[in-house]
Formats: sequence, C-alpha cells, structure tokens
Amino acid sequence: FKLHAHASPGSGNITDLASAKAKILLSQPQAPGNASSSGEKAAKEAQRLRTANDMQKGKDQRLPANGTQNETQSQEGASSFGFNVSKMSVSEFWEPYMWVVAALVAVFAVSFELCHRRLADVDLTATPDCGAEHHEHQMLHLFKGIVPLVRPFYFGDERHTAWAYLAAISVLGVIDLVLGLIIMVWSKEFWDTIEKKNISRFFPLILDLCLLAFSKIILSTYGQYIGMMLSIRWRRSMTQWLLTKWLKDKCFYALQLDGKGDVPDNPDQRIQEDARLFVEQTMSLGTGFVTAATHLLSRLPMLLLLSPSYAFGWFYCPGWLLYITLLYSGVGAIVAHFVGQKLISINFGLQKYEAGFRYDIVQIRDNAESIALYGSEPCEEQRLQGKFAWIERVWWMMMCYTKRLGFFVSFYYQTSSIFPYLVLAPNYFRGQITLGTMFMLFDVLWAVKSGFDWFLGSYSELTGYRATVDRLSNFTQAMEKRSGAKCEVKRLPAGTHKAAAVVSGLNVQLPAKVDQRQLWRDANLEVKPGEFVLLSAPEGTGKSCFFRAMAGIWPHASGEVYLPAKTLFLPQKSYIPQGTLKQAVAYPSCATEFTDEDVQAALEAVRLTTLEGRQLQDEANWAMLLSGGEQQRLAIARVLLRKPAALFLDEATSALGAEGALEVFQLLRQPKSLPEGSVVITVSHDVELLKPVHDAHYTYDAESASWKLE
Ligand SMILES: Nc1ncnc2c1ncn2[C@@H]1O[C@H](COP(=O)(O)OP(=O)(O)OP(=O)(O)O)[C@@H](O)[C@H]1O
Repeated sequence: FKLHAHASPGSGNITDLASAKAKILLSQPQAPGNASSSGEKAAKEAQRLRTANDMQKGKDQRLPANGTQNETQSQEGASSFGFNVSKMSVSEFWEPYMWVVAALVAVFAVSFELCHRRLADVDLTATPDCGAEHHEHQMLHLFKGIVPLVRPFYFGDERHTAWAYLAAISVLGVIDLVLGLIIMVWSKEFWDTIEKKNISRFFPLILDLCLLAFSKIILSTYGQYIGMMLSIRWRRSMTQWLLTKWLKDKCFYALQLDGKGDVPDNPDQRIQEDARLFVEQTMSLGTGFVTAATHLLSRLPMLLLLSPSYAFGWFYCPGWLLYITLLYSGVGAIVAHFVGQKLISINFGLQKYEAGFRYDIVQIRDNAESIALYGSEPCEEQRLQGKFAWIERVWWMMMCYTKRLGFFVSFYYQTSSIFPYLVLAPNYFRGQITLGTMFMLFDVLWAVKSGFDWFLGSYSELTGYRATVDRLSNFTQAMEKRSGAKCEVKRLPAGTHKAAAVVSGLNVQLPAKVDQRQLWRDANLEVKPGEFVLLSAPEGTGKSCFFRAMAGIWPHASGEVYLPAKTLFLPQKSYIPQGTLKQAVAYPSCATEFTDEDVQAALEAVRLTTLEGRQLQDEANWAMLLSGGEQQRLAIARVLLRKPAALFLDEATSALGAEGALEVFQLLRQPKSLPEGSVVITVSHDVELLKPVHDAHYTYDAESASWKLE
C-alpha cells in the first residue's frame, strides 16, 4: 500500500519496520549495569519480546492444531528439505558461496562485454553524426533555454488558465503532503497500539486509515486528471505558438532554402513530437522536482531538530546529518553527470535519425506513383534499411552509455540503502539516540536524501529532455533569425508608377552556402496596363528565381518591384490540398469566400470535363485523381475566382496541349475573366506557340544577365 511509503525508511513497508525493530531488540545483549536509560529501555523491551516469543512457542507446543498448525507444518517442511530457515545465517551458509557467485557474475560480465557487440548485426565501427546543431552539455547549462519555451503559455494570453491549473494541482499536492505527514503520525500510533495490544484503539485507527486512503485516492486521481487537462491546454498553446512562428513571414520556406549545415531539420517533428515531449517531460520532471523539494523542505526542520549533536558520536557538529547527506548526494549528482552527459547528444542524434527515417517513408507515400512506375521498390527498401541502420547504431551507443550510467546509479542506490544505518549506527551504539529516534531519523533522512537525489534519479530522463529542449530552442531561434532577415527587394507603394508592374535593378543570387552564382544583374522589366508579356530563357538561367524575388520570398535578392496589391503567382505544379472539391478550387482562399455558383462557373469555364457530375462537397485526394493538365486547368479556375490584377504564370500551361494552352490565354483575355487593365506575365519554353497570344516577348541576355526585349 503506497501510503506506507511515508511510514518507513528504505523499504517503505510498515511490517518491515516492525520486524526490523523486533529483530534489533531481540539481538540486544542484556543491558550492562551502567547502560544509559535508553539501553535499559531497549533491554527491557527485548526481554518482553523474548518472553512473548517464548510464550508463543509454548502456545504452539500446546496447540499444534488450529491456527498454528500450518506454521508448524511449514517449519517442518523447511526442515525436511535439509534446511532450517529460522536457523540460517549468512556467515555459515552463504559466505563460502558468495565468492563463487561474485566470480561467476564477473566472468559473465567480461565474456558478455567481449562478445555482445557481435549480436548487433550492424556495422558499429561507423560513428553516427549526431548533428551539427547546437546542444548544451555543461551541468550548469542543463536547464538553459527552458524559460523562453515556457513563457508563451505561462506569461502569454492564456496565463490565467495556466496559473489556475497550476494552482489547483499545487493545492492538491499540499493536501497530499499534509496527509502524508498525518499518515506518519498514524503509523507511529498504530504500532504503539499493536505493541500495547490495545484492541479498543485498533479499529478506530483502521477506520482513520480508510478515511485517509479514501481522501488520497480521490485527490491523486483528480490530481492526475487536472494534470492531463493542463497538459493538453499547454500543448495546444505551444503548437499554436510554433505554427504561427513557422508560417509567419514565409519562414517555413526560408528555412527550407538554407537546408544545409546547422539549420534545424524536420520542422514537422519539432512541432508535433518535440512540443508534445516538451510538455509531458516538463510536467513529469517538474512534478518530480516539486514533490522532492516539498518532501525535502517538510522533513528538513525535523532532520535538524532530531539530528544528534555529535557527528558519528564523535565530535560536536550540530546539523551534521544534513551536511553529510548533501555532500553524499552532491557527489553522486556530479559523478552521474560526468558518466552520463554523452547521452544528451546521443538522444539528440537519435531523435534526428528517427525523424529523418520517418520523413523518408513519407516521401515514398508522396511519390508512390513515380516509385511504382519506376519499379524502384528494391532501391527504396535498401535506402530505408540503410537509414534504419543509423538508428540502430545510435541506439547501440545509447545502450552503452545507459549501461555505464546504470552501473553508477545502481551502485549509488545500493550504497544509499545502507547510508542511514552507517551514519547513525555510531550514535546509537554510543547511546546518544534511542532506537525510536533512530527509526524516525531513518525515515526523515530517507525523505531528505530522496529530495537531494532527484537530479541523479532523473538524470536519464533529463538527458532526453535536454535534447528536446535543444531541438525546440534551435528551431525557435532559427525562425526568429529568419523573420528578422528581411528580403532586400523593396516593394514600391501603389501609385508610384503608371505601368501595371515594374521591376527595377533586380539582382538575384544563389544562397552563398550552396553556390556564389549571380543569376540576375540589374534586371529591369516594365509591363503596361492590360499587357500580356512572354518571358523565355534557357533552362536553369533563373526564371523561377526571378519570380520568387519579385514575390519577395527569395532572400538573396535586391532591387525594386512595383506590383498591384492583387497579384497571383501560379507555379508549374500547383498545390492542391486534400478535402472538398470546392476547397481545392477556392485555394488559396477559404471555401466559404465563394458561392457554389461561382466555383461551378469557374470549373465550367476551364472545361474540366472529368469533374462533371462531381459535387462541390465531394472529398478526395485531387492531386492524385487529376492528371497534370487537369491540375493546371484547376489552377486557372482559381485565377477566374480570385481575379488578380497581375498574374504570373511559371510554365503554368506546360502540361496542356497546344490547343489547351491557347484556349487558356483566350479565356484570360475575355473581358469578364480578369479585371480591366490586368497584366499577365508568362514564363514558357513554348515561344512559337505562345508568342502570338502575348503583346511583348523578352529573352535572356547572357552577357548582362538581364531581360532583353525581342
Ligand atoms: N533553393 C535553391 N537552392 C540552391 N539553388 C537553387 C535553388 N533553387 C534553384 N536553384 C538553382 O538556381 C538556378 C536557377 O533555377 P530556376 O529554377 O530559377 O531556373 P529556371 O530558369 O526556372 O529553370 P527551368 O526553365 O528549368 O524551370 C538553377 O541552377 C538551380 O539549380
């Protein structure tokens, strides 16, 4: 029963405490004449228990039947196997074998260490790259970066809700703590009652325990439930915060452009998994820390009050028990950090490889058709297995370091269990403390030490937490850096030019990390109202980058651009979200912005015959369902709905046949299709076909790296 954990040291079991107490009393020698009063008391207690024991034995002999029969039989049974358990002693029976057992264990450990890596079935000589991203290692920096991640929820718009939940959990925690203290007092009275055979007090005490247990059950269940409520609110707030940052100022695109080196990978994993892990781990570690701290604080005064004045019964040092506990736990924590700190980067690397592996699987799903047509399944399987092998390697690294940490933590806890006995035994044997005080001190010492040991006990979890905090911190910092770095292409305000669209002195480079090449140098372009302009250049010259720079999403560009407010850029392959047909056509606006009639009319105008008979509310993966040409027709339907004043088409009719492409331009030239004076700027390799349906044609001048009017 968990309640008993508060009542006894070490084992957390009331019966252990009683039996230990009885054993110590029985093993006491007769108190010498000059023994202290506590020694005499103990001797008397032992004598009383001995008598009770003898009486019980006599009773057993007189009454072999009834209740004691089974006990007698079981004792006989134990003897019949040649063992008399009650007479077994470590020195007589086990000591000779302990050396053998220890030697066998050592042989097992050495042989296991020598050969276990062969079972890995993967090449462990290759060292995994745990990422160039920054992650904290130093002990003092273990909690760095947590506050900026916690702040948006606890000090943002939802702060009242956040603190209300925290307050509720804290109140329940305090009540639980008080109940724990009451149970400590209860257990003392209970065992005194048992000892005095006070039957009249026994049942009221049992009733008290039932009431205490009832309160604890209710409080702990609701405490957990409110914790889960807080967890989902916090996660929602954090996800919202990360999504807003990521989508703001086209950050998601800018981060992808610099997709090399220390740029955070897999934003999907950071927003979904890392945010969830951060909330869960913060709550679990935070609860553990607060519990340890409150138990520590509640027991600390008792430790100082009960602590004997003489350290080890030898020299005067008030409060020495506290110092020695602090020293012991402090040394343990520092050693644990040095043994296990490598786990931080290993956890970091593992999360990185897991995310990469998942992304590769998603890529197969996204490119299912190509892979199926190529028949490249064996290649994909090999690639994925290769990726998984890296996960295995990092996992093996983690196993090795977890084993090292495990050795130390086991050693620490094994020695910890005898720590209270070792430090208090001298005082007890010198008669400076009574047995009762010693048992109470065990309890208090155990609680205080558990508080100090929170760091060491949670170290393994902390290394995973550190990796999560680093991944999220790097992600948020990278987003903040990107949103601060503005595109240097200046967008001129409305009314600056008589022309409908103007590009002046545009310079476009490739990212410095990738390539130093300058794609456009002082490029100019002027489009008069109502004009249709065709741009053509050999592939790879940078036409798409030119459009990106005009749209203000290419960060490595400078110059001036004048564009109407209502501008639409159509790439060769438009994104079609999964969902209703109406949403697919209305995109990038919301479906509710247009009437069904308007959407239907736009679909009819672009002659998407495949969709005839389909309801606008039908849901499907339209990108899979429609051919490349049909997808381009759907994109033109979007143009008819949005009616932009400037339309940029980057090979947006390339998948249509010659007839289809001409049909689209005829449609765009119709008076109702676009607002009056609208301009269309087309990038295409189909110069001969599209020249007649455009008013001007520009080609690429390789010498000046700019446009030249044909
Ligand atoms: N995100 C990027 N990072 C690095 N280099 C890029 C990036 N995007 C494009 N490039 C490079 O910039 C150059 C121009 O690319 P762009 O797509 O603008 O060419 P394009 O003229 O539109 O080609 P095409 O006619 O084949 O569509 C190419 O050499 C390409 O490799």
